[in-house]
Parts: sequence; C-alpha cells; structure tokens
Amino acid sequence: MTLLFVVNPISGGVDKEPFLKEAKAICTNYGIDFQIFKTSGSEDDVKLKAILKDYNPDRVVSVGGDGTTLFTSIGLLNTDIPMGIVPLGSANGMAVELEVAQKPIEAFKDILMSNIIGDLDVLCVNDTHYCIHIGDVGINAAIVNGYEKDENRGMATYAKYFIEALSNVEPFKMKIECNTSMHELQGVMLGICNARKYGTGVPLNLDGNPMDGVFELVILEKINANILISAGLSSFDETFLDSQNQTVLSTSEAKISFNEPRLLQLDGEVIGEFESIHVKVLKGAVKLISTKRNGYL
Ligand SMILES: Nc1ncnc2c1ncn2[C@@H]1O[C@H](COP(=O)(O)OP(=O)(O)OP(=O)(O)O)[C@@H](O)[C@H]1O
Repeated sequence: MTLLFVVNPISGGVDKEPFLKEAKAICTNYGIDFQIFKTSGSEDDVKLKAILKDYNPDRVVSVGGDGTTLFTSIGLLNTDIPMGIVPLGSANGMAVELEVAQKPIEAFKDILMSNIIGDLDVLCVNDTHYCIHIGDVGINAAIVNGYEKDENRGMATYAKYFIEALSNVEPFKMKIECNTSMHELQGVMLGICNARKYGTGVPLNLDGNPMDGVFELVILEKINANILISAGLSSFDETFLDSQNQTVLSTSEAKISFNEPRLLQLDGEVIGEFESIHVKVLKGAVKLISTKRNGYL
C-alpha cells in the first residue's frame, strides 16, 4: 500500500508531529510506503495535484480540521483515490458527523484497515467554490466573518461574535428554485447543508446525509435568542430545532437569489457577498474511507 498524508500544520493550533511520528512508525513496521505533503498556505492546490499525479497513492490521509478535509477532497475530485480523515483541527465537524474515531491514531488505523469506502457528496457553489459540510447566509456567516478576522480563537471569541450577531438579526427575502419547486421565503438565515450539525454541535437539520446525492436548504424564519442564550453555548442538542420556525428543502440543485448581495460562508470560510447562489451536488464525488460506525453508509 502507498499512502499520502495531507497535513495542515496550523489547523486547530495543534502540533501534528507527535501524531506523524507514531503514524510513520506504524507505516515502517508494516512496510507501508508513504509521503507527507504539508500545506503552506500558498498554491497548495497546485502542489497537491502535482504530488497526486506523480505519487498516485492508494490512499490519502487528511490530517487537520474541516478546512483540511475540504481541501483534500477538492484535490481528489475526478480521481478514484480514497481519502480518510484524521481529526486534528479545532472543531472537526465533518469527522464527528462521519463517526471518525476521535483519537487521531485510532482514526489512522481505521484508514489503514478498513475496506468500507463510501461515496461522499461534494457541493459545488457558483461553479467555483466547494462545500462538504455546511454553508450559510445570514446570522452564522456574520459570526464566522467576525471570528475569522479576530486574532483570538476558542469558544469565548466565538461566543462574542455569536451574541453580537444575534443582536443584529434582520430577516431577509430569498427566492429559491429547486429541481421541481419554487419558493419565496423570508428568514434570518439560509443553511446549505450536506450534513447536519455545525462543528460546535449546533444541529441545523435532521435530514442531512452527506452520502445521499441531495443536500438540504434550511431557512430559519427567526432565531429565538433567549432560548439560545439560556441553553448555554456548549449544550445545544436536537431540541434546539423544536424552538425554531424553519423550512427544509431537499434537492440536488438550487438557485437562490436575494434583493442585495449577502455574505456567504462555506465550511467555515467566508467566500464573499453574492446576490445569487447556485448550488449543485456532485454526487459521490469523493471516495471516503469509513467504518461501520458511520450511520450515513
Ligand atoms: N502552513 C500554513 N501556514 C499558514 N496558512 C496555512 C498553512 N497551511 C494551510 N494554510 C491555510 O489555512 C487555511 C485552512 O485552515 P483551516 O483553519 O480552514 O483548517 P482546518 O483544518 O479547518 O483547521 P481548524 O479546525 O483549525 O479551522 C487555508 O486558508 C490554507 O490556505
């Protein structure tokens, strides 16, 4: 077997060397040939493409958080090379959804051993951007925007922007054209969901499945701020959804338009302001090394 590790050295502010040392020792012990690609933040997509072409590994190990999982997934589009996730980011929302082992070295052993390869959907947005977990427009995009620009990290900083965004909630109108239906709706947030829960544990929809060939648009009509705050930031569970008025649309393609440009975030990264958004599912575009723990399979 040949393995390519794709490592983001900065994700989660976690030192990756202890994991890599242990993983390298396992590879050496079992005669597994490997290469390590560390992202630098500059032209990583081009470099990854080149190494995939030259080395053509049997499996790819993505080491980092959700941003790294997305980066590796995009690199593997249009290849049949399967990818597994070693969760070493700050939130690891996608890894949690896919029931990846929480201990990095256990997740790595699963990647080496498992013959269970699932078809992971990828969302393509406006033909140029990608999303594998959750994107949104509205309140959460504003939180992510504030958080990204702040040099401080962690839940306290997140909470600061969370509360600030809650106090500035303004409903907005949107027109949504799905495969077979048209909708004119108003809400404080539009979620674009390949999965169910944010990395913080906040569930956005209960129907999401990143391996079913469709995605969900979730329109929250209003946010019950009192309930959110009194629930405590770290203790959301599925009862959160009962307190919100929401519409859920399942589709494989959608065109969404607003009255004015609105901020879009995809998988925790602010993409920019758009007056219209086109989302299309790339069904089973990434081969995901998984285990029977993954309830989506
Ligand atoms: N070595 C590096 N130095 C600086 N920036 C980097 C480096 N490697 C990758 N990046 C940049 O970091 C971003 C990806 O980090 P991101 O925070 O999304 O990762 P992550 O895996 O989700 O981690 P976290 O869970 O901490 O958010 C990309 O914009 C990428 O270009």
